[in-house]
Amino acid sequence: MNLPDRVKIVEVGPRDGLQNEKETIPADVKVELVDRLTDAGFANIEAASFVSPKWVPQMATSAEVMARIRRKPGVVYSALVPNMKGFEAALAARADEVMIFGAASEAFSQKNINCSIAESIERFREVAAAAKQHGMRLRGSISCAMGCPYQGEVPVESVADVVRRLKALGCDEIDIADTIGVATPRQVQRVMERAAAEFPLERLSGHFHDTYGQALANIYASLEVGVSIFHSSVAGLGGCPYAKGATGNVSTEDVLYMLRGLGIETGIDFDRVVDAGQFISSHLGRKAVSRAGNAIAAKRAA
Ligand SMILES: CC(C)(COP(=O)([O-])OP(=O)([O-])OC[C@H]1O[C@@H](n2cnc3c(N)ncnc32)[C@H](O)[C@@H]1OP(=O)([O-])[O-])[C@@H](O)C(=O)NCCC(=O)NCCSC(=O)C[C@@](C)(O)CC(=O)[O-]
Repeated sequence: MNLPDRVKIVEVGPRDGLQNEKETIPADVKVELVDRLTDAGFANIEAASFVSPKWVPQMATSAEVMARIRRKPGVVYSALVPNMKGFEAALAARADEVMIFGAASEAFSQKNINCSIAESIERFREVAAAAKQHGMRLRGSISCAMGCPYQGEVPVESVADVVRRLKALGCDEIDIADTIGVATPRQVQRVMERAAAEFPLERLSGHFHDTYGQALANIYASLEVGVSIFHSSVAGLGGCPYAKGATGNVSTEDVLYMLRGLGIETGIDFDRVVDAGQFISSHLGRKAVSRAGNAIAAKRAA
């Protein structure tokens, strides 16, 4: 089977990864993390989230972080926005891309953004129009595309329906997210193929959490059907505040190690990502949740 020659990795650690941390992480540390990831060669870094600080307090420093990061021309620095208030903040912070985030599960939509799927699409309509007007990239994320912590199974047609609605809003890219990391490879292929019937495959991405240890297998399964954009989190940071028990995103170090072995180009410096993973893990006072990252660190120490 032919796999893509090149893959885009969207590094989501500074946003998806850190948003769930209980202790407030100083802006200095967040800025240094983003700068290290920029130096490692990522073309797209999710750096901020302009949501209600009452709902997700860890992201309250997003404007400061965006103001202080060292931007490299050509790199897309993304910000999550749930509504126009978030959009205005992202615009002021000079985000290159805004990310609207819906769900394929009604129950999760209510818990995460306090409205139904249909209501969320209505809120996003205004955000999408504003993003286009300001020449910003627009990304749409679909949480719980393969299982929901409240509803359980999620029909593939619910995913297809949200893909259609986000496409109609003009999304440049659509993320298919396994928020709670329950999916397995064949299921992933079915969902990706169904989504690709609604939206160009080359602009669909896979966003996998690793709760059940399936994320790398799910990425490989996605590569087999031609997906070439993946999200991952340095040091395996993360977990969703509205998906209790879900672990972080698949670790970037593990994904890069696998892709390198497969001969798939990413343009990213693996060693610098390992350094960034060790940096943030030492700040958080725990080991990275990355087999490859920790293996390289142990080898270096020896
Ligand atoms: C959507 C809302 C705001 C609705 O929350 P709400 O309470 O229904 O909204 P509201 O309009 O009634 O506003 C309530 C208060 O929040 C303020 N507010 C309102 N909007 C903003 C804003 N943008 N920025 C700052 N403040 C805001 C607003 O001004 C008001 O302040 P108050 O008058 O009480 O002082 C809320 O539910 C929220 O912020 N949710 C955030 C949820 C979140 O961030 N979840 C995690 C990210 S999703 C994720 O991680 C999954 C993903 C994408 O990675 C993919 C995957 O793995 O699934």
